[in-house]
Amino acid sequence: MESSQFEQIPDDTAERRALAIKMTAPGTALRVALDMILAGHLGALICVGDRENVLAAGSDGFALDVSFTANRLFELCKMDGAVVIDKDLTRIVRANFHLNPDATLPTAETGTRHRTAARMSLLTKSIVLAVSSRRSLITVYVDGRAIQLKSVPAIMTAVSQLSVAMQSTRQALDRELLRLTALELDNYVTLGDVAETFYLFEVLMTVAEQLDAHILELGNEGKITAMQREEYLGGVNEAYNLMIRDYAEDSSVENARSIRRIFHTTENTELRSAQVVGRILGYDQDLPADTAMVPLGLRTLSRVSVVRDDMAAKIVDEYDSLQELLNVAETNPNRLDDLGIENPGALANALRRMWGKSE
Ligand SMILES: Nc1ncnc2c1ncn2[C@@H]1O[C@H](COP(=O)(O)OP(=O)(O)OP(=O)(O)O)[C@@H](O)[C@H]1O
Repeated sequence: MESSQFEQIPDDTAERRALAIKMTAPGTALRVALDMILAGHLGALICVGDRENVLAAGSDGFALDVSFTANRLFELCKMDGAVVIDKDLTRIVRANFHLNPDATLPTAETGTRHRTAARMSLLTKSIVLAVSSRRSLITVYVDGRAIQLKSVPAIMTAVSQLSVAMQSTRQALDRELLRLTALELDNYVTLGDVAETFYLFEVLMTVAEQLDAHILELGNEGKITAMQREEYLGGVNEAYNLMIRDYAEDSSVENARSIRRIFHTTENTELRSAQVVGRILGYDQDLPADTAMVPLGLRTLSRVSVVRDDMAAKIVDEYDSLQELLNVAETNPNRLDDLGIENPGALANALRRMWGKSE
């Protein structure tokens, strides 16, 4: 039974919010009950978890100790008052319960049911659900904050818009990366080109994050969307990290990690500015967009199948830039032998092919 997934009500608010979304996602027994309550034009006030504190904040009602099922919860919500369920959603412990949280706890809600729900979530670690009979809405309260649950069709509308956005951003990024590879091989990259590519990486990450939030809301119904999301992100993480190392002042893995964090917290539109991207990459002066940039070549080398990960770093250490490596591959491929590359001929040919030169 699915209830074993919900063993703990976490202390951390963000984790509790995520758990609240997960336990009320379409397909869960709790959501089935909530949808039955909505369909029956009933209201409800339900507290899940932190049982001791919830029971201490109210009085009266019926003490129960019955196993939790969607039907039972639906039936009990026909009565006035609140229903109390234990933290792992296995037992219903109280029904028709009158809650009496501290009335000075702040809430912007209107209506006694929703004000009580918001206050109970401030007073306790319980996940509190309120179903409005008048407005046909399900609201989840965690730490005083309300989260409105959306219907599957409403979530799917947002999901399909985000999927389209993610697909077109991925296509634009792939085109930009191809263009960048060609520019790198011709030694013709500018800071403006680099900024545009980082901008597209971040737009893709932002859309992926928004899609993630909906996948959580969709529960079991979100599996296909999750698979689609993975597909749109295929290979992107690695290319992003390598590209940062290619162009950062300090190309270490740790520095690339911290640059990526800064890119992520910077407004996406700001990343279209070459100056902003130049500063984040560690360059002192405000460089203009047409500044020539010389990549290490890690990203491009990672696309050559004969180059293993550790070998790409070794090649870059030896040759400093992709351009130098290309010159050697073109004029003196035997020198690649000295690096211990198992198949220097294949590497030289692959680079020549990428460069648009015949073998
Ligand atoms: N303190 C409370 N403890 C338990 N149940 C409560 C409490 N306050 C309200 N309720 C429940 O909510 C029901 C509706 O109350 P009220 O109409 O004032 O709330 P509301 O927020 O306007 O809800 P709705 O949008 O469903 O009308 C009550 O009949 C009762 O069952």
